[in-house]
Amino acid sequence: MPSIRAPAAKKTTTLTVAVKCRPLMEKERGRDIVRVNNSKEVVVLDPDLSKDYLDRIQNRTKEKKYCFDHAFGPESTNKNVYRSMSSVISSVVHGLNATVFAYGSTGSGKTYTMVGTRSDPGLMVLSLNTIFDMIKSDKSSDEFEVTCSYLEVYNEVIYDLLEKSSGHLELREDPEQGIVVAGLRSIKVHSADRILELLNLGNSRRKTESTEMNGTSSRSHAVLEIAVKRRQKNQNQVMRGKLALVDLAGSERAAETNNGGQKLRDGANINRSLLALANCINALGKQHKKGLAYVPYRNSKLTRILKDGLSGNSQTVMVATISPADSQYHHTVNTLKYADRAKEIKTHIQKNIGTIDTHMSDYQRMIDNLQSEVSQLKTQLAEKESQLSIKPFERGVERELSWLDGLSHQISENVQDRINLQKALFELEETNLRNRTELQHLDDAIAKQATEKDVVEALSSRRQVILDNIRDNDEAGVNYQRDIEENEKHRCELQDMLNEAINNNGNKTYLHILNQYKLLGMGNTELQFEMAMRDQIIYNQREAQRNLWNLLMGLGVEEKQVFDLAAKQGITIEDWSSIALFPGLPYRKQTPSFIPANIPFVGHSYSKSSCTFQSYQDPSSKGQQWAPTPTLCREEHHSSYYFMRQEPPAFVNLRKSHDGWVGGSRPASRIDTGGNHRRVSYPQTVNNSSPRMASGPTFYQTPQREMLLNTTSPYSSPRVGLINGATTPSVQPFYGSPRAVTVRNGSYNTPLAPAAVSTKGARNQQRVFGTSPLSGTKGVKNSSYGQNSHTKLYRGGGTKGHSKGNNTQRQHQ
Ligand SMILES: Nc1ncnc2c1ncn2[C@@H]1O[C@H](COP(=O)(O)OP(=O)(O)OP(=O)(O)O)[C@@H](O)[C@H]1O
Repeated sequence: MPSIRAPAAKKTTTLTVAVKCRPLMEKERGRDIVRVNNSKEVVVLDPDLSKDYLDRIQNRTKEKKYCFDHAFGPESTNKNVYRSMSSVISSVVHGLNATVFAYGSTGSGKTYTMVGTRSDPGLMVLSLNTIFDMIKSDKSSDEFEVTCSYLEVYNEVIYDLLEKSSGHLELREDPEQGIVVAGLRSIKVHSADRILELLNLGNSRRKTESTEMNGTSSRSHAVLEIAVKRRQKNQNQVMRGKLALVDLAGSERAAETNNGGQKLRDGANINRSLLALANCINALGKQHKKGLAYVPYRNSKLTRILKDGLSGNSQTVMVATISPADSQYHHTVNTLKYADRAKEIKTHIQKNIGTIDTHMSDYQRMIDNLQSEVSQLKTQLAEKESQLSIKPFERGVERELSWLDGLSHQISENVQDRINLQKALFELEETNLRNRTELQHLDDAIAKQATEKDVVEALSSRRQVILDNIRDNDEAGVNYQRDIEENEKHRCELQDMLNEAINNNGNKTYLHILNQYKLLGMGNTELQFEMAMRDQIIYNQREAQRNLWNLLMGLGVEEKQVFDLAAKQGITIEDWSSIALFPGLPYRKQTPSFIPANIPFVGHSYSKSSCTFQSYQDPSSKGQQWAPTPTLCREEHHSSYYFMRQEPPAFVNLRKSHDGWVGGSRPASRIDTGGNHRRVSYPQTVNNSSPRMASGPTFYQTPQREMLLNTTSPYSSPRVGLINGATTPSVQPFYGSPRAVTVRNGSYNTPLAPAAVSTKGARNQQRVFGTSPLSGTKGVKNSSYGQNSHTKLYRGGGTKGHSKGNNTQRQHQ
């Protein structure tokens, strides 16, 4: 694939919002309450005729007035609407991305606007004609390639509208391309007519229903994507433009549509995803005022698909469709309210230009060929399968298999949902982290400018905005936590069903389940890979921080000076000694050459992510040496790691009390940093052995490699253990949290025992490969911690620790 390089300039632009009011239909028999003035202004009259002039001037009517980039009345054709956005469409041929989506309540005319009729072709058709006309009339020697895909999101499941019997498709995040739909068919086309053929084919497969509000109501959101690749031979360049044309399903009120059963459920799903879209529009709309408001893209597939169009690299047009009928007043005002907010949304456009690398383009050709071969083989396989007659005695098994297919689909959805929720939580934490940093700077600035009243006022109002943001985000975080708990509960139920199926059935079924595990494991491993990447970034930043420390110390700066100065500037300096040793973050150097002596053993940064550290005494080392041989685990819902050990260990449980560190058994009295030692004093409850942190994990030197190794395992499950340099992937079929990868690396070769970690207890699970690290714990004093208790050393949040579930966990306050 040609490598896309970022062009020099990015242009920030706002969403273009056009409103289109459809004609009043005969059957509506109502009053027309919408007026469009000057092609920009939309007035919605109060549907209550009894309100008089006095009411109006005293502002007692429900009349509303809005102004948009473009407004079209009932007499306007789709061509009129199209003209207002044709320049956006034509830019696709020059390597820019564009998105056009129609938004409005059911029956307001979205499909009419996007698809249209023979006599009044819609925006999809008109856009295609423009693109092909431009290609045809292009005088340069550039080569063009146009591909097209068409998908629908129905009940939160993505289907390929260009495939006869499309399976469920999943969304993937590609570092270069953003959100992509894995397995979506993309067809090369040479004329607008061919795309129209495909469009009609896709539309015939789209889910529609007749409802009280609309004879052919679309029950799904449809996205037609046209990709234009332009090879500029002279300049050895390739430009890639992309146009997404979206026809959303319409929001509806159950009472109005009179729907029941499946239609009612569809309606609820449609409303949910539209609400998610509305929430994104809200958040994005107020971002110019509120700075870093969190945008909940992950709440639905629709918003994830539209993410680029709403905030990324895309010129975007929203066509808000409304009905003029008085009965639709609330829907109309609601649509216009969101359209009004959408005017504030900013996107950042840039040309997608890449250089033609012959090597790469050869690979791309090969991939294309292979892909088309795979799709041919798939079709042949499907044909063969349908030709095979099913023997009567196999019918029962087939039924069972189809039940299991349903179950595995639910499992896959459950996993995907959890991944999304956890990612969303990450993003939320990150956003609030930045908000808190800004707050800190603002407080500092306010303190400095105390005498400048105007400045203080401005800063204070900004401060309030940030505080609001933090509160909103915290609330959203709580909701995500709740959703994750729900999801975990569902996971447990599915797990029970699956266990039962495994117990009751023969080989075939079992194999089938294993196959599903394989798929799930792949998805999970992918997520862990992403997380490892993220931690690698954190690691790099921390290493830079450490280098800076060394530099400062090398220059003879007193560390106290640095801390004092930082405190004055309102900068929180993370205790990097803890970075090096504990939070499980990667560290390549085992020998930091400097540890500020007065920094507490466990520092806390402003990150909310938590970290658990479990240390133990190696039985084979006869108490001489502490060899952590850490197992790196993720704790549920946090981007942190903790070290765990599978052997029955002598655990050290550390916690910070007011007067220092106390230990469950024997806390480290000396931490070996390989170089300078730092003494940490503990109360006398501690016995006299000197556990010593030896070398740390080397795993994170190459997190990518380790994770990739996981993916090669045929049943790469969430609980893959890699022993000693990741040469022996051990695998257990286990359906668990994506966060559960554990990697052993170090001096222990003890074979891993089967997992004995309960899968119950959503918030509390720390899935480890092997026996529970605390089972058979030796030498634990103060064992009120009990089974599964361990010390949590919070890297962040200060006193704002997260209390996590029922299992006893000691938290550093
Ligand atoms: N500009 C227009 N001119 C004439 N008829 C229109 C126009 N816009 C919409 N209609 C008619 O209104 C009805 C509803 O339109 P449409 O199906 O496009 O609504 P929708 O918003 O897509 O609804 P849903 O969300 O339920 O799919 C259709 O009968 C359509 O022909």
